[in-house]
Amino acid sequence: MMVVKIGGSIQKDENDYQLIIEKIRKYAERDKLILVTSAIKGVTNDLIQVAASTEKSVEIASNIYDKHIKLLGKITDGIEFERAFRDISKLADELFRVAWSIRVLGEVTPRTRDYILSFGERMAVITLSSILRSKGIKAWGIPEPPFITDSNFGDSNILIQESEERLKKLLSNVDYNVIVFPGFIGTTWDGKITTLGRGGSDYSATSIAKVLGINKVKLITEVPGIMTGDPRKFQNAKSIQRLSLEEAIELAQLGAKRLHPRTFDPMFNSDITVEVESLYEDGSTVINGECTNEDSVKGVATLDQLKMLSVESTKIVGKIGSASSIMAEARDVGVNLIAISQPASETTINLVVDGNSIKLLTERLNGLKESLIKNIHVEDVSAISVVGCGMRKREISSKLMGIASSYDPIMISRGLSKVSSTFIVDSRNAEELGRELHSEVLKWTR
Ligand SMILES: Nc1ncnc2c1ncn2[C@@H]1O[C@H](COP(=O)(O)OP(=O)(O)O)[C@@H](O)[C@H]1O
Ligand SMILES: N[C@@H](CC(=O)OP(=O)(O)O)C(=O)O
Repeated sequence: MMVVKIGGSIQKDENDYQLIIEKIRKYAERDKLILVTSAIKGVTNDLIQVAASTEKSVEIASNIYDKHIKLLGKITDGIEFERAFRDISKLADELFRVAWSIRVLGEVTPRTRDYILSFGERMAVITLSSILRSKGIKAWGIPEPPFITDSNFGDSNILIQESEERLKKLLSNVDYNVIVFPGFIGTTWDGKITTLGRGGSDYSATSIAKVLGINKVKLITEVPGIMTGDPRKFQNAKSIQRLSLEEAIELAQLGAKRLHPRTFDPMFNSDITVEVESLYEDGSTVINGECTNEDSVKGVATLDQLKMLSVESTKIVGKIGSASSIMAEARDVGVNLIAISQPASETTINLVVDGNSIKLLTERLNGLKESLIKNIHVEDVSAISVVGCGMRKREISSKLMGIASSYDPIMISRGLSKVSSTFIVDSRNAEELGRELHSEVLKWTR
């Protein structure tokens, strides 16, 4: 058996579905397939707008409905079209009702937001399975959320063991070669729909493999695998042929290929191999195993639009617990700390956070000005990371560190098993440093 995830980026139009049909037909000749689908391109972003509850919400919901029906009308016909039309219309009706009620109430809870976002993947299951069936592939769609998750709405965690019974029950009595599940969504124990966070279908695919003991996962997307850098930023970016699990985890965490950060977690203590490949061209990345001696550096990833908040004070010097008091403020307002540093003099603590969180955190820390903090500075920064097992080798890491040092990095830190180094720099230097590091990485890539 094989799990195949069909990304939203490759579900735009009839041409895309034509290629998907060919690929799935080819794979289905060899294996029984579990497909995991994302919402069709742009739909999750549209649903986010529906959930924003503006006067356009209902109109956007209606466009989402049209998009699916038009697509089905172009590719399917007869009974397949009628059945999919009926099922999509039923879901759309439910979506319109929620869109109306949040307009009336003027409030959207995290739970309602997840419920709204789930319509993208649920509609995609109906659309994709119907398209495959209409082209003679014995496919069956199961739009129900396949997992039990915790109740951290918007960023929930899949509970692998608890999901086994649910998945097996959904699959029992389904005698089809190709089964289509929605990515990105789950439910809590008591049936409330949750979402896993942006890019969550990748995480769904590896989790289904883990739960069902399947060792082959393919993530089909628009680019030929995970690349040495974001192809929109680096025109000379190349596909990375192989990544160890640690390297893949670091890259996902740093946003490469917009992978969900927990995509590769289910691969721990398993024999799962993941392959990321393109729908349109040759080239792929295989992810499995550990670092080897031959491994070099693999890629560069950039996180932009970050802010660094520097807390300065002599009152924090040698005062046990002062760093934890400052960080507790971030925890209490729900702000994630992306990078942290403190010099040995202990006079400054630097916290790097997402740009959207800075106001909240600064306001909160201003409250400690009398007791603990003297000054607070805020700077625009970026995090540029180099990833690869080769970063453990002195001759490689010294080259890359040398390049970064000429950009006056504010922080340098190493990631999981020392397979990455991150440089926090003034955001004005980010593009140039990224380009230089990427060129150096390409020299080490065969
Ligand atoms: N290192 C990288 N390798 C490949 N793609 C990357 C990388 N960094 C950023 N990207 C971007 O990620 C996009 C693919 O992610 P996404 O649109 O979420 O695909 P999908 O919908 O198939 O999951 C690519 O189009 C590319 O622009
Ligand atoms: N539709 C969700 C989940 C997902 O994984 O999508 P994609 O495969 O297009 O990245 C999102 O946009 O976040």
